[in-house]
Amino acid sequence: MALFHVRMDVKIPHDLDPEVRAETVAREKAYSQELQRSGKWKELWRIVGQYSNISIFDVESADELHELLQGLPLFPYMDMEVMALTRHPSRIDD
Ligand SMILES: O=C(O)C[C@H]1C=CC(=O)O1
Repeated sequence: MALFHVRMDVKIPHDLDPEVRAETVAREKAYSQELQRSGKWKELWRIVGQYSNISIFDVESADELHELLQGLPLFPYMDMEVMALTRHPSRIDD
């Protein structure tokens, strides 16, 4: 198991065809909801006031995360920042 904190900033070009935009956003939603159901996309939060999200992924490896992120329909239109997480030694839960 490997946990990753990911920030995604969505930057869809203003001149993208509205139909392509709507279809891509719909595919993105379906893809993300499938990964949420699988347990791999554990958290998904909107950053207030921005077309950005903060996500937590629970995957086998950085390679798996890379594959999942590259598969996002909006991947060509996003900037991403990825941070690998490890357990804090002061945590009290198991
Ligand atoms: O809207 C976003 O933040 C981008 C992306 C993440 C999940 C989803 O459905 O779209």
